[in-house]
Amino acid sequence: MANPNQEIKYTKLFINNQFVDSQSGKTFPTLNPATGQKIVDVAEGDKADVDLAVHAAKTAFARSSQWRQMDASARGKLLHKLADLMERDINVLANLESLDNGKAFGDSVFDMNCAIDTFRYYAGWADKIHGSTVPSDGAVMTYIRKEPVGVVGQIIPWNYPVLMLTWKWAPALATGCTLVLKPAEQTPLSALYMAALSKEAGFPDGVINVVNGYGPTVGAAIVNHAEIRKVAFTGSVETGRLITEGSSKSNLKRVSLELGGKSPLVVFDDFDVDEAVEIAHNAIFANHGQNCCAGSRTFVQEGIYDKFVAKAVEMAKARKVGDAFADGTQQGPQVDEEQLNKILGFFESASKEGAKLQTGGKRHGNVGYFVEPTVYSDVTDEMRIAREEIFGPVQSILKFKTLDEVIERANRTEYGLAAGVLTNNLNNALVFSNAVEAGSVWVNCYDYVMPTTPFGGFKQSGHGRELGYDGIELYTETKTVTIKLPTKV
Ligand SMILES: NC(=O)C1=CN([C@@H]2O[C@H](COP(=O)(O)OP(=O)(O)OC[C@H]3O[C@@H](n4cnc5c(N)ncnc54)[C@H](O)[C@@H]3O)[C@@H](O)[C@H]2O)C=CC1
Ligand SMILES: O=C(O)C(=O)C[C@H](O)[C@H](O)CO
Repeated sequence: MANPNQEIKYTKLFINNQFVDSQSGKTFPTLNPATGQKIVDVAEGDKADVDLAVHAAKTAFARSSQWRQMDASARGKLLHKLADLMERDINVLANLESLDNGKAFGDSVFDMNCAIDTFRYYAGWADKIHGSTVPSDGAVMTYIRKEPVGVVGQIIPWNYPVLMLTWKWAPALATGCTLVLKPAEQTPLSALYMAALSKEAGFPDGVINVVNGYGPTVGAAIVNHAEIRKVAFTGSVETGRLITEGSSKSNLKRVSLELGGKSPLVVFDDFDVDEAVEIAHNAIFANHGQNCCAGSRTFVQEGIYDKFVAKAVEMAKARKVGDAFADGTQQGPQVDEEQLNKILGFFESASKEGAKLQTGGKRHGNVGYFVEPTVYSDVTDEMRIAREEIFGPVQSILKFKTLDEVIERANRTEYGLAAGVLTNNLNNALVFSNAVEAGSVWVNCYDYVMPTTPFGGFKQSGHGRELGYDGIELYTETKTVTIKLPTKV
């Protein structure tokens, strides 16, 4: 069960199925965001460690290796075994997650179950990645093969540490790739525990490697490595740009990006206000607002606007902020001081730009990185809190009149990750869903993210899609083989 004193077993780098110190011997502290105090020091990798990890992954990817000789069905069984071990140790994983990230223990358990489901989903794909044969002109036979890309680099953020690791590992392993993952420097602990579980599950040496460290060192080394054939990234647009640049300047490695958002959630006046307030509340406040597809622009039709705002404020005021391990906690701290200060900066600009502060708008307490659940009304499209990704527990409520108007305003952004619409009117639901520029659209719900369906963004919210069969495509190359025959048969 919930245990803030969870034993921490793994703090080194994980290379070739061994936990090792970094070449430099350097370490860095991972902090408890609830207190700002060090939890433990972990090994700090650098380019030299990435080189060792890539060498291990490349060796594991050699044609004669145990991994490459393994049946696809056996890869599927390994992924199921890893999911079994996660189920066995779910409380340990959740404790590590809540300790390092700050999210409520219940949310960590929820994330682990989502991760387990995702591993099992991709376990099913391992021996079902089919090619095809194509009727071709002339005396030839043609077949199409899907082959693993090879050694892949994976860079993940701190907001859903195990879930983002899973979105990266599961399709890469199902397709037969080998990988080097860099966890976020804020939250390395659960990734290292997952590394230990992968060894216990039976993944061969070098298939999975985890190198802790910072973006400009370990991250950049992965992005620029000549023997990494693909990099998958989740995080900020700014870093997404650097990764794309690094790929183009190194070896044109494939790049998939899952970046930020400023997702609209549109509430029409024909929808039950109480239900709308609850869906909109969870859309922004879940995970402390540290969610790429958070519903961070709440558009409410004018007829119910005042009633909606009043109820939204009530709900925000009732949100329980506090210790991630205490029963009933709904919101813990933001992940670090940098994110806390970023959010406080938005409070300043919101006040200057004339947004009406209904509740919150300040730090919660003076220890750790806690933020008051905050609601602004009378927000206009031009305000920073309506344009930029805050990544915090901050609801911005805007007013609209018509369907056409709200479609245009919802699309007035360089982001395009997700959108939601709450209405009982089929026309509103379908016209908005098909017109909004977003990779995921939820109707009368929000943030239903399942392993079976693709997830990713339009415009500057990313490149490519994770989850579903799209996830398999990210980690495979397509090969066409044409064979000359003696006669046409
Ligand atoms: N889409 C999402 O789910 C996320 C979005 N963000 C957004 O980004 C903002 C800034 O947060 P950060 O933690 O600074 O995000 P970030 O994008 O810098 O960090 C995410 C990951 O990228 C790595 N990274 C950083 N610089 C790198 C580089 N030059 N090369 C390779 N990897 C690099 C980091 O070490 C971390 O593992 C947040 O306030 C939020 O708006 C942050 C985390 C997740
Ligand atoms: O925030 C992210 O990085 C995401 O990928 C989205 C989350 O996984 C999803 O919203 C969880 O429900």
